[in-house]
Amino acid sequence: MRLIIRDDPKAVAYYAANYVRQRINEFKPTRSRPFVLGLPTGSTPVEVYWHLVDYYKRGQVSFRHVITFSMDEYVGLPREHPESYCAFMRRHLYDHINLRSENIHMLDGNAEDLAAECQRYEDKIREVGGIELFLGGIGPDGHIAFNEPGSSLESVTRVKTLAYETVLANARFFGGDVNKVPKLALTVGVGTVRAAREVLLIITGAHKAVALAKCIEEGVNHMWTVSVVQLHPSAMIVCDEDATLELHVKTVRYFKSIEQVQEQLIGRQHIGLKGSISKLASSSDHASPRRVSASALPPFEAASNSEEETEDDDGDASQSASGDEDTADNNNLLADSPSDSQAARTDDFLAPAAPPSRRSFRKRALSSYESSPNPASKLPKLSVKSAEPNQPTTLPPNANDDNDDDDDDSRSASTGSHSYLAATGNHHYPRYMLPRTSGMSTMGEIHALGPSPPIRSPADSMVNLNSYDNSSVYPATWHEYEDQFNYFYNCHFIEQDYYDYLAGSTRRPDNYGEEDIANDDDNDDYMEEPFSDEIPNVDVADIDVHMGDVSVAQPAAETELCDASSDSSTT
Ligand SMILES: N[C@@H]1[C@@H](O)[C@H](O)[C@@H](COP(=O)(O)O)O[C@@H]1O
Repeated sequence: MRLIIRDDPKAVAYYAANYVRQRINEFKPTRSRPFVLGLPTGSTPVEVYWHLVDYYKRGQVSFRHVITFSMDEYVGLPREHPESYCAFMRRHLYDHINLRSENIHMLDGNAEDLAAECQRYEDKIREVGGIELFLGGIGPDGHIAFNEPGSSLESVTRVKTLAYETVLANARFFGGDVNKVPKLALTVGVGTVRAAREVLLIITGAHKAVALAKCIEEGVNHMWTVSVVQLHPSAMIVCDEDATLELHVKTVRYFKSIEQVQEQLIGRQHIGLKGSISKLASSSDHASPRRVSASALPPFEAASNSEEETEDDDGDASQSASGDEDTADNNNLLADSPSDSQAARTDDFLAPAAPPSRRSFRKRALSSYESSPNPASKLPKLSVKSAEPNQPTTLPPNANDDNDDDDDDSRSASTGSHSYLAATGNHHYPRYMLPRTSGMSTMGEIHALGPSPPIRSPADSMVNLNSYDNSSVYPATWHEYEDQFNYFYNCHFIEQDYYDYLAGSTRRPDNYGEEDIANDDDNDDYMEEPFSDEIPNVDVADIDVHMGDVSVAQPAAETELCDASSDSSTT
């Protein structure tokens, strides 16, 4: 399985759309040998479709010999209803490209005989030779198409009863009213997806982080039907940073390193579109001077350069894409760079974006938080106390001990009239997303909060226990779930800044980072970033890429010019 991690949903959509375009072009479909494409609905693929429409309008791809199969459809919802998947697909894709109407296949959720309709669909897929590429999304419960938890991993197209979580998630398309969401759907089966020759999944957002972790780091399980891709010989997941929040740090680093190591060892000209490797790079591959882009830097160390390098990347990237004869696309359809700045890097999967530094990631999270229409202050269920700077605050020893098991529910450290959430037993949220006052525990006592904090009030990340009602934090609606999730998520980042801020006003133990933090699994993140605002200055010429036994020094010529980009693969 390949896992491609990109900064945000925009970059994910761009990567996926580009991939689909190039697969179609590489396939060179004809009437007698059409390209058969499975397609999802949901909000995640919308931008992918916009790109595909754009490519079509620019003459960069043709759907004339493409056959499509939509994944699913609600039962009983009129086709013309704006939220029917039929209307969705027409609105976002089918009405804007040159697909022949006879090549468009959608399930009929109003068929008289639903079972017969499902059988017809399976027969049709078989008749056209099977699905070449199945593009898919997932629900927060890890369902693929509408294959809810518990679906057979061998299932084929059939009627499914939707899980409550799915109904809740999809209520956003029905004015937030769960009662308006159909409770039954027709869906291709897990087995139908598996039978496709290739599966490409797009997964974005922190609310899908658990599902992604289940899919990648745990076993194949019918409760997380997306995990079946582990059994697929040609599966790729493209996700954003938010979706990786529940993955182990080492998992994320490994998959990111694949792209970089392959770039160094193999070179993109030897990597096929689907990740196949023809041979290793030879010295002649580096004959012409190449500029090293930020993507060649090891994860997290690009911090100091990332901002300055973006401009260079943009400038040169399109040049290199258009000048590269070895790209998978022989039809000269790659050259145009898209209009927005993210996409302007050039074809993303040929020139992957630099992994973001934690610092820039945090900065982005903070700024998106600040501009969010649902800032924490508007949350109905949790009250946030304002700061009382300069007030000495002493927490009892271990009150915030992050090494604790969380089962010791909601121990609080009382400070005057305030009880701050010191540890919590609220398992509804991943522990590291809860407001962390834990930065203090490693230092024992906190002597002063100091003057006004840099970003926002330190106590913004502390929840007042006086009004903390455990029962009320369970979200009643999907929107509320998202609000709360974002709130906790952002607190995590806010607290990191507070962490930095504290460093200036408290004494750091000499052994800081060696004992307390090093023993705390959950603190991997912080071990990497000790109390320092200094960003390491990385000299690209000195970078070695290390992976297992492999250690490859950057060839000298590489430091001068050129993009570094490749697809990554692992099976
Ligand atoms: N049946 C669809 C799925 O095919 C889709 O993957 C999922 C995710 O939707 P979104 O992309 O909006 O999160 O929504 C629905 O449940």
